[in-house]
Amino acid sequence: MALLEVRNLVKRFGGLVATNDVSLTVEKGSITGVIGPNGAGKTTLFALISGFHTPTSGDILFEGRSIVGLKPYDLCRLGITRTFQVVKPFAGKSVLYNAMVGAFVRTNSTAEAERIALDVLRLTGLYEKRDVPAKSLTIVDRKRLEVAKALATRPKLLLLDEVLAGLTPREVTEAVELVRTIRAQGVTILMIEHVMQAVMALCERVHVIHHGEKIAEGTPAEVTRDEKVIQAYLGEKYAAAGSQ
Ligand SMILES: Nc1ncnc2c1ncn2[C@@H]1O[C@H](COP(=O)(O)OP(=O)(O)OP(=O)(O)O)[C@@H](O)[C@H]1O
Repeated sequence: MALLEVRNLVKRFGGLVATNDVSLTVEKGSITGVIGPNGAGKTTLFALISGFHTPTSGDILFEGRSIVGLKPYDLCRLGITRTFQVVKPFAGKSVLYNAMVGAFVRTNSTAEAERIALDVLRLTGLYEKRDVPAKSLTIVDRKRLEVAKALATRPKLLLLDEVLAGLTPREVTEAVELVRTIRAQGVTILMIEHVMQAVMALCERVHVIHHGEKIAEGTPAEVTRDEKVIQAYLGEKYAAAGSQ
């Protein structure tokens, strides 16, 4: 049984169909990618899986059970946690405090929350900065904190929404290693990503979304050879990269 199964998912906002009959599965222990042009509907798909939006129709199964209608907090407790593209920490609070907020999903004990938070700060390379206010972190450290907060909820399925955007090539390499380490700890990962080098390095399977629809699925090598994907997304990306 797949850890996550999305079946014929549709989400309309008024007349706009943001998600149009999308089906996909995510196997336990895998790293799965979601790619596609800006506005394709990737973040909406994450918002549906994580309970921030309710689907217009279709079903979402987690560990074989429908989760449609459950709220983000309940889904977090079940083991589904997402990061946000635009990171919004409690800016004046310390890095440790921010990470502890996630841990309180699992425990009422402050000492236990602190233990979990310190654990994830070590993993994400933020331990030395635990007492610094979140607002004084660099972009890459804010992204790390977003991942740390999510990990502190002890997810089974972690949804990463463009965590590599805005990072330098060296930071991307470090982040790729971090994603591998997280998976090695038994966390299944579904990631929206535009940095194709990271998608190629990390993902076993990739789903390609365009105008709300899934237009292709396969290994990174397969989808990057797919004519529909090149036309809808990669052509535009490579053309942009070539013109820089
Ligand atoms: N709450 C909303 N109300 C109305 N329209 C929305 C809402 N959320 C998203 N949309 C629309 O749905 C479409 C898909 O948006 P979405 O943010 O999911 O795309 P995306 O693939 O994540 O894009 P990006 O890569 O730029 O983040 C867009 O046309 C967007 O304007």
